[in-house]
Amino acid sequence: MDAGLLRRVEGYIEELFVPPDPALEAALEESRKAGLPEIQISPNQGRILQILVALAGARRVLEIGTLGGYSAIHLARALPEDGFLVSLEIDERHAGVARRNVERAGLGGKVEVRVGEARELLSGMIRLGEGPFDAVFIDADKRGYPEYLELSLRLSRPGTLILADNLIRGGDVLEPRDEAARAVHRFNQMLARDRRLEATIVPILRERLDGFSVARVTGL
Ligand SMILES: C[S@@+](CC[C@H](N)C(=O)[O-])C[C@H]1O[C@@H](n2cnc3c(N)ncnc32)[C@H](O)[C@@H]1O
Repeated sequence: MDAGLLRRVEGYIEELFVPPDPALEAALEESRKAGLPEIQISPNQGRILQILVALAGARRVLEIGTLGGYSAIHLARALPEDGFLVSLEIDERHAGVARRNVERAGLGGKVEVRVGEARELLSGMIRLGEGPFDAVFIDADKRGYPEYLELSLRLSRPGTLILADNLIRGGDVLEPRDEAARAVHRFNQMLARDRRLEATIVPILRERLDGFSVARVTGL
């Protein structure tokens, strides 16, 4: 596919649907200044997540992979007054930047960033009986995706919305050659075959073609 055309179409969508947003722009700027990798979701994808989480009527949201809090701001904005987001991040420095960005966006009261290895944090949450969450966004290390899905299901209820990013990887999942692509392909197969889920992948335009899941827990 023509990469120039992809970028122009993404620009067209952003120009129409993504208004200037000082809090989000400041979050990106602060993340950049702090030297965080620029691997957050795109502005348009943020908008899609925000609309989906609001449509789901979610009050309790779980995110796996915070980075500088760019997606967390979108997710938290979709919440009602008494809603909350728990976001898991392995890197203390990323978590610090995220907390400041979320605070500046006026969402500090709704977002808790927890630092640690997602597997361990999720297992601890299951042990403590936390949840169920109404929506989950998976966006951490790709090799962990299959396990994050299993653990997320244990923190879900029928009706929970499960979103996950980077599921197409420029087409790498068609013939997976590295561990990340293999894990994501396995994750996609789980999504497709697990009887507890009704799911699909929405292809999305980026620097390269990618996709994210929209899945609904149908039964547990
Ligand atoms: C793609 S970035 C998240 C982007 C963020 N969701 C956004 O769009 O603004 C992935 C994040 O997951 C974190 N991460 C990687 N492996 C992890 C793990 N095992 N447990 C928790 N967080 C992890 C990374 O440090 C990084 O900040």
